[in-house]
Amino acid sequence: DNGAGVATQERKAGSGKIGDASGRGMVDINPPRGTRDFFPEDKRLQNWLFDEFAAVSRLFGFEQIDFPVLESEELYVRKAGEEITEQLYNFEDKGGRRVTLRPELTPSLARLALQKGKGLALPAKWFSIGQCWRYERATRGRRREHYQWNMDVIGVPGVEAEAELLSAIVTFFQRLGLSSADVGLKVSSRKVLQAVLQRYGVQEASFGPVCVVVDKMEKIPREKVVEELAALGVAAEAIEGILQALALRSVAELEEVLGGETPAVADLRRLFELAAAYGYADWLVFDASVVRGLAYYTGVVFEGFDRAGVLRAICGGGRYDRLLGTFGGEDQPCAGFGFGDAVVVELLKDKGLLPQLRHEVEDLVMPQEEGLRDAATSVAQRLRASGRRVDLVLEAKRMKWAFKQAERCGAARLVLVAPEEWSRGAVRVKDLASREEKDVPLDQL
Ligand SMILES: OCc1cccc(Br)n1
Repeated sequence: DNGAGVATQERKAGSGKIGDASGRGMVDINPPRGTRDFFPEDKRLQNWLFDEFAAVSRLFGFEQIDFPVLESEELYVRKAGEEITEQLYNFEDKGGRRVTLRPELTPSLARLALQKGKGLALPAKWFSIGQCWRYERATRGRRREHYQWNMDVIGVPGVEAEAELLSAIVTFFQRLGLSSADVGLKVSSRKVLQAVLQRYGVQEASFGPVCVVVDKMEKIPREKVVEELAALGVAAEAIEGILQALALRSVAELEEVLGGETPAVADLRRLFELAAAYGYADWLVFDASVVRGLAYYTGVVFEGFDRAGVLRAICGGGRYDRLLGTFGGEDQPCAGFGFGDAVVVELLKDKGLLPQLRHEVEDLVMPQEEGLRDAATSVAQRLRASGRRVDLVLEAKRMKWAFKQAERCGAARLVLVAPEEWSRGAVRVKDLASREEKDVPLDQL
């Protein structure tokens, strides 16, 4: 799975090499390992998806930000054993700086918030769409890049921020034709784990690394999880307590075990109330085993999943109230999510919900003879000035070719600049749907 838009047929890795006139040797025409090319049909799908990302972000009053794909490596040195920081696409640049292709967007957002400092009007509601990278060992043959949509709220300590972000995700799914029967959102809070670790006296510094290990629960054998928790210095009874907490099946059970006034319980109760007010409660599923794999989450965490249970997580996010502080700045309460461009496309394909996106123009313009090329260019410009997309034929072609090209570019009309009509200030226009053909004066085009 090269993860490209489904319009992309699997391109055989083949040699993909072409001869090189200078005899320099062969040039590999395939994209670098783990990366994708987007041919027009692929890019139409990607643009459609990104336009939906941006449309939902704007519907919720979020503003777009952006930042370099290249970042200082220090932004991602978190020593919590996260896969994402162990697979940095990092290198030393020619100035001796340790840099990396970003593996995620949130630390860059944190940089921008810290640059603004007290000048940042709160709450800030920002969104971004950008390519993220990882260096997977070639053996696993997985993708090394994907595009992520992020929405983040800075400066709101209450779960109202998470409720708004979840509503944006639900709105996105609904716009694409997906319902709560197709996808759901698992919700929990890391404050559950925090309460358990405090109960067993596990030191604060282990919180991030413990979460990273627990996040692997569904992916590696339970014994391995126990082993890795023990290796972090977590006592056996604390490990037991953690595993029991992760198995709790409702907020009510959580309340029984942790007590009603526990922050985790209060947060989740309020979140489910808000979900009902928004009208998306049927999309939410409490799942205590959800912790997500990023070390910096501190509260509510959530992830989108396909109810058929076939695909990997569609999106994920949560509260991260300490990230800005870890960069040496003043902390701000933050919550956000990341939404990748690959899994959702696989889901849409499975559900038959991929849009049919064709290359289209309004007009194909062609001079009937080369002596009328200048005239044809003025006709094309007139049509473009009126907002019509024009494919102008750039070489001497026969009508047979023109009709074929009109099909390829999805033209609605073929506009022929011919001598007799042109002498009367008109052009010949063929409506390619009705096949009707007529002379049209220039000022009525
Ligand atoms: O979400 C993990 C991740 C990060 C960067 C690139 C890719 Br593909 N996947």
